[in-house]
Amino acid sequence: MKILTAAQTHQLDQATMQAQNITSTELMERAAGALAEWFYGEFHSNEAGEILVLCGPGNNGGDGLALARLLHAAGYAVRVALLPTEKQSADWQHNRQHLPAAVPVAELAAGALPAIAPGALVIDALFGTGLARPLAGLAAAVVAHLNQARAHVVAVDLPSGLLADGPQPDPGAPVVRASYTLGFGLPKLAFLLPQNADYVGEWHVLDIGLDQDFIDQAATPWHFTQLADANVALPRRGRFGYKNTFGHALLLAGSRGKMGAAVLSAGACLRGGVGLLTAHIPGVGYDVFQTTRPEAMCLTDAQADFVSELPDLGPYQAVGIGPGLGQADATRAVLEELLRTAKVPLVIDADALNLLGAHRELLELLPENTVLTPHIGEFTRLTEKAHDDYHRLDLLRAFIQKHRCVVVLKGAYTAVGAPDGQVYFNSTGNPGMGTGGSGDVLTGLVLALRADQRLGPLHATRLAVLAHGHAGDLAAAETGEAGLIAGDLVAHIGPALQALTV
Ligand SMILES: NC(=O)C1=CN([C@@H]2O[C@H](COP(=O)(O)OP(=O)(O)OC[C@H]3O[C@@H](n4cnc5c(N)ncnc54)[C@H](OP(=O)(O)O)[C@@H]3O)[C@@H](O)[C@H]2O)[C@@H](O)CC1
Ligand SMILES: Nc1ncnc2c1ncn2[C@@H]1O[C@H](COP(=O)(O)OP(=O)(O)O)[C@@H](O)[C@H]1O
Ligand SMILES: [K+]
Repeated sequence: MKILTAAQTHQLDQATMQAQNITSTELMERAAGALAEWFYGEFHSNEAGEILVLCGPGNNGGDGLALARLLHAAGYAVRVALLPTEKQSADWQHNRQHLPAAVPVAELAAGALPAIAPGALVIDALFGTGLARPLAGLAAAVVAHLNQARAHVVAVDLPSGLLADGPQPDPGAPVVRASYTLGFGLPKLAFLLPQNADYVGEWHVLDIGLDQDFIDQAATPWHFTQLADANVALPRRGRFGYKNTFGHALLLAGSRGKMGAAVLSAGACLRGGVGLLTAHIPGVGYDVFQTTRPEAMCLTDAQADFVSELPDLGPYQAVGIGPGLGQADATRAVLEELLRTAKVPLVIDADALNLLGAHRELLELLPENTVLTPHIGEFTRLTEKAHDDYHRLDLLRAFIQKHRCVVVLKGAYTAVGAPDGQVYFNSTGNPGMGTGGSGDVLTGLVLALRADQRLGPLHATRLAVLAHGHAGDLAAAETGEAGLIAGDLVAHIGPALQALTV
């Protein structure tokens, strides 16, 4: 699924009207109908109380007026408050005229803003994608008043005051803090960034039949990967496939006190469908590794406590390095030798990333299509401190294009960046995955899919990230988010991949 800018969204509306031969009023009616349907499912008219609909002067306000009419007709108690302005959009005027007289309408006025009880339901239809400048004056006062009220706010299209696709020009200007945001057709970049979480709340995208041809042709670097995405499915195994068909992976992981990382990562690699797995680990980990992962082969390093040797890479189709590795100087030398000699796909995580960050000259050695899996802290060590989430995305795109690699920037809505500069946000996963070892599991899973000769680098990585998050969602359904531990992710990789198999 693509993510478009506010400007492209306006073009998409126009293209939809043209392609389907409908008026903007009809499109707005569709939008309002979709909003109303969501309301019927979420809030029963007997329990919703009186709903206050705050309407701005443009089409966002037009949506609010149309929604007020539909909710009133469905038996909800509704009142409307209008932001006074000199001009209103044509569809706003149409929907103002068609609002039944039985719906109370007031004009917002400074010093006499409507009382909003704590817990009341308020629809924010002040501004959407047409926001042209930071909120000031009465509009800013209304938003500040709303934010103080501790109401349940449902934002239409965007929380008012928030830009769809870029940082706020005036960070001091108020933005509605919504409980829910209901967008149309496609997710917005703003929905996916941590800095906007308090404004956007829980978001949903409502289908209003926007023109697919326009979407297919629109140029954008931003994408959103969902479970149904055919581009990231796992191909079914051929009837005559055998272990060599699915690749032999090598995992360099573990150090004294961090052997669990190697065990978790190896477990994920095995559950990820690798044909054969060999782990190269420090001597201290031999017993625990062989006992907990009997399916994997095990090479032990000459050093007891950390990895200091690179084994012969001859037998392997992919190599992963990093989980629990430590940052000994001898380990840095192993990483450097790996980067200089490897002829197969590489997956680099955790301390191997920290070593790259501490020795930036090694970045020049990264083979094309190497997969790096940093969380934000590790990414900062590889690049620089971002001043906000949008800047971090700029840094991500610069990094992937410069180094021609795939970067998995981990977090909620993990961003997978490809060497051509395209970025794919992930839809699966939950905060229960914020638990030690979750990232080690992802490394093992990416490694398994990079060893699978049937998948290209981007396909393998996006699939691994999608399946990892889905495993987290399946696990959390059993354990709850707080109770989820990384081993539960390993246990659910099988069903997660099965759900993604075509
Ligand atoms: N087109 C369609 O058919 C569909 C569109 N849809 C809906 O349309 C929405 C976009 O509508 P839109 O383009 O009219 O923009 P909108 O967000 O209402 O704001 C524009 C108004 O606000 C004003 N204004 C801006 N900034 C301001 C500020 N800081 N402070 C004060 N005023 C400010 C601006 O005035 P101006 O800048 O001209 O002075 C103008 O009057 C979209 O989010 C979705 O909800 C859906 O129905 C699907 C079908
Ligand atoms: N709120 C969240 N929503 C979705 N996924 C999350 C969330 N928090 C963490 N994760 C996922 O959990 C993993 C955590 O990885 P990482 O920070 O490297 O953990 P560790 O170093 O403990 O293994 C990442 O894949 C990340 O995307
Ligand atoms: K809004």
